Amino acid sequence: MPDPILELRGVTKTFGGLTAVDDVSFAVTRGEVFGVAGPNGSGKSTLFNCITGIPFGPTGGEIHFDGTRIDGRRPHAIFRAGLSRTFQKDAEFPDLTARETAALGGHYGGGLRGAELRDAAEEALDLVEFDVVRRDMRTADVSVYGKKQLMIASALASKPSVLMLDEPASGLTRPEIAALDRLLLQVNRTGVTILIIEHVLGLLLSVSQRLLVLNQGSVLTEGDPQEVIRDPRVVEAYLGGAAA
Ligand SMILES: Nc1ncnc2c1ncn2[C@@H]1O[C@H](COP(=O)(O)OP(=O)(O)OP(=O)(O)O)[C@@H](O)[C@H]1O
Repeated sequence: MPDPILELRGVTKTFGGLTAVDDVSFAVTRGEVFGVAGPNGSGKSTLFNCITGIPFGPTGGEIHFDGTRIDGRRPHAIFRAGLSRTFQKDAEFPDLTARETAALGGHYGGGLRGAELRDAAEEALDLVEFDVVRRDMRTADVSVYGKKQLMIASALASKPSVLMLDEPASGLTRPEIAALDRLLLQVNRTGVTILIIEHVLGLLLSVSQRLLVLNQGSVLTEGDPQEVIRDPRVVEAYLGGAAA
């Protein structure tokens, strides 16, 4: 029997007259990598925002995390419960060292302090294979791929059970995307459930065990990634018919 760690029931988000997320339901199984795809503006980031409450929760529906209803809870309470995320934008504190950036998530999301926080940050940096000799560098001086590693390390330093990644491959070269692919599977093998939004289809198909496609805020289809991506409705909506 699948063991859902995250379940959405009829989740909806409206902005005035616009329904950005429309009656979305799905369940993520503990331990899997669950991919979310869809054309620009289909509601992917809004869906992540609804789940984490940053900066807003849903206007309708229910979200259950590890057996507890979390919609309507404050963002830091959701973070502390074990649901951690990354954002599309870059590191917010360029003057912090790489170590300090990695520690941010452990502090805010994990409630860790002192030696425990330092250890959690170090462990997360090890897990994302961030070079030991670069850990005292300013975050601003770290490479694009290094900043991605730091963003993921920071999210992992809170020791989450679910890691949500919003387009982690944007701005990366092909070899870096291959490295990210390996890294995500490595993180997943430690027992962390992953939800990933990604426009780089090769990465999404490689890491995801299941794939959900959104179109105009609604679930178009969900299932085995290779089958989903061949669905003519997905080809039409996601690739604009170009691959048909
Ligand atoms: N804060 C907001 N206020 C008003 N409208 C919003 C807000 N956030 C998102 N939207 C609208 O909701 C819809 C879904 O946007 P969203 O960013 O979730 O799509 P997306 O699938 O993540 O797109 P992309 O792939 O380009 O990142 C869009 O029409 C967008 O303009």
